[in-house]
Amino acid sequence: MKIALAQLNTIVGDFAGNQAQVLDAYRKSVAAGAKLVLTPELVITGYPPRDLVHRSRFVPGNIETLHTIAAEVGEVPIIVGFVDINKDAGKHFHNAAAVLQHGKVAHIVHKSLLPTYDVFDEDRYFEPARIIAPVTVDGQRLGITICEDIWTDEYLPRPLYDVSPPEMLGEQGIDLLVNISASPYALGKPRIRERMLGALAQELKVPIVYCNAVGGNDQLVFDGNSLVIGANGDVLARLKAFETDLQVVELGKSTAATQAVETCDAEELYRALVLGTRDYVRKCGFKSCVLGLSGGIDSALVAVIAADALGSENVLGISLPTEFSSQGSKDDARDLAKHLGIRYDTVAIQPVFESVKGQMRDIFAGKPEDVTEENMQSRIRGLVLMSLSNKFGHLLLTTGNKSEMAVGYCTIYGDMCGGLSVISDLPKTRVYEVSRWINREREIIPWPTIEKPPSAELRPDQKDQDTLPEYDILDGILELFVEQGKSVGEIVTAGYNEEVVRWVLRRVELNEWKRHQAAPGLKVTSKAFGMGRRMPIVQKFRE
Ligand SMILES: Nc1ncnc2c1ncn2[C@@H]1O[C@H](COP(=O)(O)OP(=O)(O)OC[C@H]2O[C@@H]([n+]3cccc(C(=O)O)c3)[C@H](O)[C@@H]2O)[C@@H](O)[C@H]1O
Ligand SMILES: Nc1ncnc2c1ncn2[C@@H]1O[C@H](COP(=O)(O)OP(=O)(O)OP(=O)(O)O)[C@@H](O)[C@H]1O
Ligand SMILES: NC(=O)CC[C@H](N)C(=O)O
Repeated sequence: MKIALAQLNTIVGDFAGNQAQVLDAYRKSVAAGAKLVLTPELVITGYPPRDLVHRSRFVPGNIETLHTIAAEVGEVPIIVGFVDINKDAGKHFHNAAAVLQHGKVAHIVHKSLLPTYDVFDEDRYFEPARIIAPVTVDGQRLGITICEDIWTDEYLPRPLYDVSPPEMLGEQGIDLLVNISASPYALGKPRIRERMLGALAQELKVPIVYCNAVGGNDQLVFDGNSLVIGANGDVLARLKAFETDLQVVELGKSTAATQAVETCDAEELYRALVLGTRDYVRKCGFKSCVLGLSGGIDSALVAVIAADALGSENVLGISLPTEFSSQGSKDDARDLAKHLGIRYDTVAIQPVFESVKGQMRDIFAGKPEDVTEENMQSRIRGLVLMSLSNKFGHLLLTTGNKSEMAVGYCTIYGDMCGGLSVISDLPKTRVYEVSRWINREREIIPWPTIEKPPSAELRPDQKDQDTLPEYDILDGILELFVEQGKSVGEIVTAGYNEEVVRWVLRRVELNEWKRHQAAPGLKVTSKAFGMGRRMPIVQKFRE
């Protein structure tokens, strides 16, 4: 049996655009001889639609779109994700999959397991399936599942179910397990999915066809990597990572296992960030972006990602030096722009800085210069960069990394200005790793940018490590605390100094308010700040 997997990049709420993508993929699949076509979870609405489902015309509009697509479907069935209305007690909607065939909706299946943790909030909107049963399509018994339905407890911290949806379907007898997904990227997740689906196919002794979404939607980046798994657990086909793709795969005994393309962490992270940046900027209706180039590593990495995502002609890098900017940093910023072929300009902000300090001299009388004046420089940069955004319609990219966002080593309304926080889920040690990977064949990021000690250059001889622990220590503690949810005691037992651990955790807690005001950032780890980590700002819990 030939099955088509349409790994599509939808836009949330763009029913007409999403419908066009589905129908285009359907026609190509039929022309290629497919006997069944799969599309991702909630392909009609885009994922996640969030509170849009409560807009009165949203769910009816998605159902009208479903019927418009169905009218175009002939003999070859297609499985399409949509939001169904729940006519019984409970939440108003179901996260659903429809089998469309012969111009009609032939079957509807509802999602059973509704992820409500981290970035997922499905229990807020959807009622779980009441019936879990195979559907017969062209004589084949299909077990149709939706994303979370196939996730097993080995990979998820949630209570054990006696029998999982795939097991329930398996017990009733199926020829094929189908899963339509919108599974967002985190480092290492593509490999986790492969292992999980391989084990599930072996357990159920049926092939699995897994069709994932691709593309960025706000904080989330869907990585694609759709899979066809044989009943023996072998991977029979892999769709592209971080790109739209359409493959027609023959499910049969003769199909050989395929080898995974080896990618290192740095490459995987880089590709996720490029896709997330491109989709955020373009789906918001922008063509170009602007960012401040300090000669430091964070802005350098963001500039490389932006140039790759949008084309170098659509990136404007601005040097904004003050008296504290070293010649080396200014040279590095200029060299980076030259290597990337992006547009580059300089706005000297020293006169503005002096003017503001001059105007405030009387009010500040008797007060020594301190962090106030450091932040003033950062805020003047924010003013200039947002002015360029306003005048030319460039989206401002902000450049803070996860380590500094965690401990608040950044200026609110200063370097935190911007529409998208490109690397806010990338710890500083990963910023170095990805930057070195970028330079693997030739110097793109000037080597001094990578090799010099990090500095905000907001006062004479300032270094990040005057204020912060060494980055490998800071990032080690942050990973245990933020990503793995460990306690002070557990982090100390893992080998970190208690005083440093307490300082870091306190800074993370104290800076919750700052992150609440930060631009949305692209999630690339298992736990990012933002929609998937909801902490109170005002709180007195102390370990
Ligand atoms: N709970 C709360 N809710 C609302 N507001 C709260 C607050 N707690 C403090 N605040 C406010 O926050 C203000 C302090 O925050 P903010 O003005 O940001 O300043 P602050 O966090 O004190 O200082 C920023 C630090 O980041 C460093 N920096 C700046 C720029 C770039 C980089 C870099 O390396 O990338 C580093 C800079 O050298 C300095 O050490 C206070 O004046 C207070 O008004
Ligand atoms: N001299 C400058 N010219 C242009 N932009 C600057 C300058 N200094 C800082 N910025 C902007 O503010 C951001 C924060 O910079 P800062 O140097 O204070 O810290 P950082 O986190 O070490 O970043 P980077 O590694 O890019 O220097 C920079 O990434 C850059 O976008
Ligand atoms: N859309 C979903 O159900 C996603 C949940 C799932 N565990 C994933 O991340 O792949």
